[in-house]
Amino acid sequence: MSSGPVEPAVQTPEVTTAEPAVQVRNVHRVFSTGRGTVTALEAANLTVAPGEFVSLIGPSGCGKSTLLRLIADLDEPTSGTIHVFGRTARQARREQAYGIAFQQAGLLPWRTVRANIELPLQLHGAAAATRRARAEELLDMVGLTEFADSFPDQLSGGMQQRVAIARSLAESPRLLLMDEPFGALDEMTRERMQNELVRICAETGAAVVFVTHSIPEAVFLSDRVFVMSARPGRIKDVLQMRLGAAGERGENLREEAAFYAAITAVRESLHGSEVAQLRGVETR
Ligand SMILES: Nc1ncnc2c1ncn2[C@@H]1O[C@H](COP(=O)(O)OP(=O)(O)OP(=O)(O)O)[C@@H](O)[C@H]1O
Repeated sequence: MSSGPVEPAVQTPEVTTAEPAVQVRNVHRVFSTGRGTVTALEAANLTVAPGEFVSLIGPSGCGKSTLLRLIADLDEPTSGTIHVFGRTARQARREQAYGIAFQQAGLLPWRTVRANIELPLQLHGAAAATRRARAEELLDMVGLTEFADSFPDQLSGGMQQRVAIARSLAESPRLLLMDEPFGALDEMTRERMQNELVRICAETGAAVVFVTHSIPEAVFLSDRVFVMSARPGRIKDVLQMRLGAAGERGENLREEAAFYAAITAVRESLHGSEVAQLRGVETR
């Protein structure tokens, strides 16, 4: 594992033929409030390669959701540019270049599980048979085939979250934007969902930008972890996880020394000298 410096404000073009899944360049977001202004993001730079899994982690209010919302074109930067597969964030949203899953599953309670999963395809005019076939595939992928005709309130929180993930994958996006999708789940369900997400990513090759408060979650899922600092929100560190390809990352990883070492690295980056000092005290 290596901890790199914050990506420079102006990045040199990458030597790659594939367009980055996400490219955020020197993005600032300043909100005006009744009591003045809040700089939610300062000089954010982030490049996500196709198929790469990137987590954003940092203290409450450091701008994680703001950054995700900007990428999703649910908000606009005060300055700086954002591209998704080479398109502006606006074009990418129009072209539905990504799937979104946020903390609240956001399912429609009056539609069955199957109908919820089919919704994006229906909205874009896919034929009934095509929708049905895709929904079957996704239900199988998230292990909910036997609940296809249930309604969301008949499912547990974890199952609802799996439906939301299946829905976000309905149009086979090459990019998933996820804001604490497992935040409301109990620890066991959460770990199971993480295992499933890793498997799904390996199967579909989707790139992911994932917001979380959980260090082990970020470490388990990610190729790189972006550590943010509060006030004003900045990306202060980019940590490369080297814990194997998504397809090879299984339950056993959680017991491995490399996993704990990566957790410590992220902790130290998050807490800075405070933890380093504490560790110093402990060892003396
Ligand atoms: N619409 C808004 N108007 C004013 N201030 C806002 C708005 N949205 C976010 N902020 C402020 O911007 C900062 C970053 O908020 P954001 O929700 O991105 O943080 P976060 O890192 O996702 O926090 P959390 O981990 O608690 O979800 C906060 O200080 C927040 O109060």
